[in-house]
Amino acid sequence: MAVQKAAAASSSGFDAVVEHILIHYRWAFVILLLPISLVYDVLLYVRSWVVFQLSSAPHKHGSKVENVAKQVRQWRAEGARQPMCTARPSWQTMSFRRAKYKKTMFAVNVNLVDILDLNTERRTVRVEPLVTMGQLTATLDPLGWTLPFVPELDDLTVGGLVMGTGVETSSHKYGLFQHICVAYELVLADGSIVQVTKESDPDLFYSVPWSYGTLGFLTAVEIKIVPALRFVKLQYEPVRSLEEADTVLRKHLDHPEENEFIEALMFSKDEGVVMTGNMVSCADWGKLNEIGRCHKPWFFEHVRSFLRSGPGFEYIPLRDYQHRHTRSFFWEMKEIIPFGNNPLFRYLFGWMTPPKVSLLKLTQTQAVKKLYESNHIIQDMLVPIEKFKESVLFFDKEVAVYPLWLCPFRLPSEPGMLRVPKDAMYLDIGVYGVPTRKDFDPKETTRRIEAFVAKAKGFQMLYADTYTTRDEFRQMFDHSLYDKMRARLKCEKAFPEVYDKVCRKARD
Ligand SMILES: Cc1cc2nc3c(=O)[nH]c(=O)nc-3n(C[C@H](O)[C@H](O)[C@H](O)COP(=O)(O)OP(=O)(O)OC[C@H]3O[C@@H](n4cnc5c(N)ncnc54)[C@H](O)[C@@H]3O)c2cc1C
Ligand SMILES: NC(=O)C1=CN([C@@H]2O[C@H](COP(=O)(O)OP(=O)(O)OC[C@H]3O[C@@H](n4cnc5c(N)ncnc54)[C@H](OP(=O)(O)O)[C@@H]3O)[C@@H](O)[C@H]2O)C=CC1
Ligand SMILES: CC(C)=CCC[C@@H](C)[C@H]1CC[C@@]2(C)C3=C(CC[C@]12C)[C@@]1(C)CC[C@H](O)C(C)(C)[C@@H]1CC3
Repeated sequence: MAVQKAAAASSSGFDAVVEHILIHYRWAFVILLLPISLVYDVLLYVRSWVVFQLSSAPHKHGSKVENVAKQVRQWRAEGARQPMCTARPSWQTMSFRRAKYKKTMFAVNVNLVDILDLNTERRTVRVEPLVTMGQLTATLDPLGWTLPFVPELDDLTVGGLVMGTGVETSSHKYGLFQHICVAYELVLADGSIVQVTKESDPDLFYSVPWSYGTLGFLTAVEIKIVPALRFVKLQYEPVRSLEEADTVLRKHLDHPEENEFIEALMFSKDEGVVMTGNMVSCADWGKLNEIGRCHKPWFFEHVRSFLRSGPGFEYIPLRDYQHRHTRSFFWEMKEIIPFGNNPLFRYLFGWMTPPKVSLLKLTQTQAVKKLYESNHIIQDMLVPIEKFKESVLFFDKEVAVYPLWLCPFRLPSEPGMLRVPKDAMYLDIGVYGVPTRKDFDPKETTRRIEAFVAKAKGFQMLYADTYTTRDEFRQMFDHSLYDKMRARLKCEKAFPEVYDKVCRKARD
């Protein structure tokens, strides 16, 4: 609030009024966007349907990849003047900031949107990089298959999740998104097309994840699949102290095979709900909760209700579970449509929600951007599980934003950016919202959090802002294999370094 007032005071007259309207009545614009979003979704759906009916996707893949290679060769022929990046505009992506480099670099169109092949014998699905999570679950789940885990926002793309990273509530068993990928197809800086597996070229295979498109263009990915059952039986265990949260989480993590899904939300530093679940094929109808239905309460609010009602369990349709945080963008929607969880709104307009993130980004005004910059934090920090309590207390001292998202994941000791000496259990702590500590300063606070995470031998997810310096960044992420690959693949002129794509200065 204080920052909103300060922001308003700094502008004069008319600007201040417009700013006030845009900040306080953004919901009115967002509601206007809802039908537009719906039309956009329908068009995408019809396009996918036509492609599927014609069965033309796998057939055309080769020529589409050749077209990417042709653009790279053209870049070389023109003298390789600026580095290259994908032509996907920033407003279409899921990261919060807009990349400045998109305006200056040589843009390569990687327009690959199709699911290519489902191989149930090998238990893999081969997809192009712009395939989204929503598209994959819509295709696989009805066929009785699914990804080992599904990063929950519909519009996340396979390319972004491989080149960045992905984590979800089965990650304590399967690791990060890179760990469920078995093969990559890439177009390299010399215009060649390569198929890479752990066996064929381990150096390249392990350096692709977290490389943010700075080693080559991804054109296909083969991902593991697992059999899907119809429902998830989810247990909710309220905890009344940090100590108890730690004990309950560890109890479950000591037997990782017992639960397919483990997730926790902390609603304050002393109160939270731990959720554990497994896929099942039958549900007790009296206990079925179709949380994906548009009139249902936002998932995090539903979870909060178990603090009042005590432990419980229910059955949730698999796809509803996989996309449980989509409708409320975790809890970010309450900042966008404050009354979005009101039953009246849900029954009247819920069927049009959520608005498309890409449309929200496209129509985001300077005033809203300024507000998010000065009075909002969006960070995911990956810390060793042993640092759980210490980290929650640290975040509480610095920002006190709740709910906090807690998602444990297994981090195998493998070459690459996230090199750890031995296999370890980590925890993703997601902090999304308005800081309630008075001395919050976006840069200084984030820098303190980054230093804390680095000291804890943790990692920062890079879709949000990083304020680390180049040296700090290189200390957090092991660049030895990456540097070797950049030299081998002659990337120096072709692509910037990861740091130059993700650092705060590279983004508007
Ligand atoms: C066998 C098969 C093969 C196919 N092959 C291809 C192919 O090769 N290439 C291709 O492009 N298409 C293919 N399709 C078509 C493709 O599955 C769909 O057209 C496309 O996935 C539509 O996805 P959607 O998520 O937008 O649609 P919908 O399922 O209609 O969903 C609409 C929106 O609501 C979200 N949503 C749905 N349910 C929930 C829920 N419970 N909770 C939260 N959000 C939810 C969705 O994620 C999506 O954003 C194939 C389909 C089948 C059956
Ligand atoms: N549950 C989870 O795990 C969640 C994860 N996220 C994060 O969101 C991001 C994904 O968002 P999304 O919109 O899908 O991806 P983006 O378009 O934001 O892409 C992320 C990076 O990957 C690069 N990239 C993407 N596709 C290709 C390709 N085909 N070839 C080469 N480079 C490519 C992009 O390069 P370029 O800049 O050149 O376009 C960019 O640097 C990830 O960073 C992920 O960590 C967000 C929410 C939830
Ligand atoms: C690893 C995990 C689970 C990450 C979850 C991250 C989400 C909370 C992020 C991803 C995309 C994200 C940054 C986004 C936003 C909020 C936080 C999101 C949903 C919003 C909707 C906030 C409002 C903004 O005006 C704008 C619309 C630009 C963004 C879009 C992306």
